[in-house]
Amino acid sequence: MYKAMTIAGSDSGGGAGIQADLKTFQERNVFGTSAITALTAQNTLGVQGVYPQSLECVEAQVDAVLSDIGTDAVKTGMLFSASLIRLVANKLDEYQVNNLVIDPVMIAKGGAPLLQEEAVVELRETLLPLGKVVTPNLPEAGKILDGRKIETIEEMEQAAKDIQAMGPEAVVIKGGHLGSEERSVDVLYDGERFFHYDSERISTKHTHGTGCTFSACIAAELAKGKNIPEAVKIAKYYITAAIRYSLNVGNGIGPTNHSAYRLHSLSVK
Ligand SMILES: Nc1ncnc2c1ncn2[C@@H]1O[C@H](COP(=O)(O)OP(=O)(O)O)[C@@H](O)[C@H]1O
Ligand SMILES: Cc1ncc(COP(=O)(O)O)c(N)n1
Repeated sequence: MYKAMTIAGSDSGGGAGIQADLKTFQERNVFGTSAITALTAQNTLGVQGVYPQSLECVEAQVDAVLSDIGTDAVKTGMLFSASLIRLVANKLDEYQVNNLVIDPVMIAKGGAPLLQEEAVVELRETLLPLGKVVTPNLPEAGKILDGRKIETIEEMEQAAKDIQAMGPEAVVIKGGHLGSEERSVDVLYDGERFFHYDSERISTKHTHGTGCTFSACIAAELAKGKNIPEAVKIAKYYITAAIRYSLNVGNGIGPTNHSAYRLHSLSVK
């Protein structure tokens, strides 16, 4: 059984964070483990509270999992503070994790901050160089690049190249926030080539947890031995199905449907 670990925040509403990651791991047939960096009181309407865990607590969870079960890949999500980023980077180094997917989570869809402003420098300098794949959305890529505006596919390509130069092996810039185009395009740069992953843009407000789900799927596929372009291709297919059949639960922005591709007999190659 291949294994994947998520180091991220808990979303009590079940659509994003650790909950989305573990559902994705299960659906992609890898054994999922977790270390929770912060609890959030959260639902489809927004984030009502953020409760970061102590460094000691997060370290104990990572040690418990990696000293016994081990893992074939790790994804990181909400890390909240510079000190948690430093701790996680040290642990990933200590256990020589090489299939690392970094989702540089910064702000929840409703606008609540999930990363402290001053931690962006730590993210850029300490964590990004360890990544196999980094998956920023447009605002996150802009923040990593000191406030740059990214509004076209060409600007996404340049941003991917510039973030890749900060040390990770590959970067996928996600295009979910790209204007009102008819397509939703993600751009991967692997240090040599660009790849475009194109899907129809689905008209729905229920997109809570899309980024978490996408990066967890990439981690699951890397854990199984897929290469980076293949893993991203599968993740794009998986998230598109999950958004197409997203769930109208709660009164706000509902979650994606992690079983969509299976329940609707779509196949992920
Ligand atoms: N309305 C949509 N229709 C189709 N795909 C979408 C839509 N919104 C987002 N996606 C896809 O979902 C994934 C996550 O993208 P994005 O929303 O940019 O990330 P985040 O959740 O981190 O803000 C990407 O693969 C993106 O192309
Ligand atoms: C605990 C936690 N982690 C991450 C997100 C981001 O969600 P999204 O994938 O929609 O950007 C979230 N809302 N809550």
